[in-house]
Amino acid sequence: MPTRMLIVFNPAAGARRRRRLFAALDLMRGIGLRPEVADTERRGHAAELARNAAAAGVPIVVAAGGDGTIAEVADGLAGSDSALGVLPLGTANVLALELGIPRAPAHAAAVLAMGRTALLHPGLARHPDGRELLFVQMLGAGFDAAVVHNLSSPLKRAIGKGAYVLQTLREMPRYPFAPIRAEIDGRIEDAASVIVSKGRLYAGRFLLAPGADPRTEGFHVALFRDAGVLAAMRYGAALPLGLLPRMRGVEIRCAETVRLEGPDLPAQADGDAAGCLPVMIGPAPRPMRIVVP
Ligand SMILES: Nc1ncnc2c1ncn2[C@@H]1O[C@H](COP(=O)(O)OP(=O)(O)OP(=O)(O)O)[C@@H](O)[C@H]1O
Repeated sequence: MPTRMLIVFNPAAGARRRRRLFAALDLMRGIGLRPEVADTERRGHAAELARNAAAAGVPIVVAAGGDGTIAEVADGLAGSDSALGVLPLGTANVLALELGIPRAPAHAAAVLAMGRTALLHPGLARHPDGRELLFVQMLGAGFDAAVVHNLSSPLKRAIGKGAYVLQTLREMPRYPFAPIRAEIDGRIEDAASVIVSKGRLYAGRFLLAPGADPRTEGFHVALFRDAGVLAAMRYGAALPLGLLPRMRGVEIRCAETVRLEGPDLPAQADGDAAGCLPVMIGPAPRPMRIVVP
């Protein structure tokens, strides 16, 4: 059983999250673990806390939050020997669903206490100005990124996943649906929206890329060929039914590297705004270890 552990907790979503954190801590303390807890104070702080913990040799650093917090902690741990742990307290928790990490705090804590790890292969997005962004689940460009860019945090706190549905309906009439040029391992493709995915799932437990697995190298690239409000509505309706990967107008390609270009179009990574296109996507320099059931 590991002895040292830091839990990086994102308190931004309020009191309910902290209660869930306490439930996990109760279980850990009950079996003799004494994890330290550090609250994040701002966006980007989780990466700093994780980087310092890795430099101090803490063997497991836990992201207690959603996919955005996980991506930040993973970024802070990149290149170190510290393993990433996950306490799923977010809105969608896609990576936890992907890897079978339980949502119930006591169960997730038991997984962390066992300390079994697997290899995780994050992606790395590079902007032309040299900015780099690590992601663990997906990078989207186009319509879904516009939804993420314009989503209000208070609305997300108030109604959770419903905020994405509402924002999707708001974006439909105003999003320009300008074409995206995707260079997938050197081959050019055009699409209205693109999701470069490490995992099978999207927006919760919905199937996007059946063959993908964040524990393996490479990406699955979902190309949404059709532009416009009607197409966006068809894609939106197919997603919860699990029909998206097989639907007309959706194609999925395997890739090692992807370059996305488009006229000032937004990008999102692991559910948080990630600037605008162009962006170059490839593997992170080193895989990392993640605690799994
Ligand atoms: N103290 C803070 N105040 C404001 N924002 C923060 C703070 N700490 C972290 N954040 C930001 O909040 C963002 C979203 O948080 P997180 O991913 O944990 O939850 P979520 O978005 O509800 O979950 P999911 O990604 O699963 O939908 C993170 O990307 C992070 O940058």
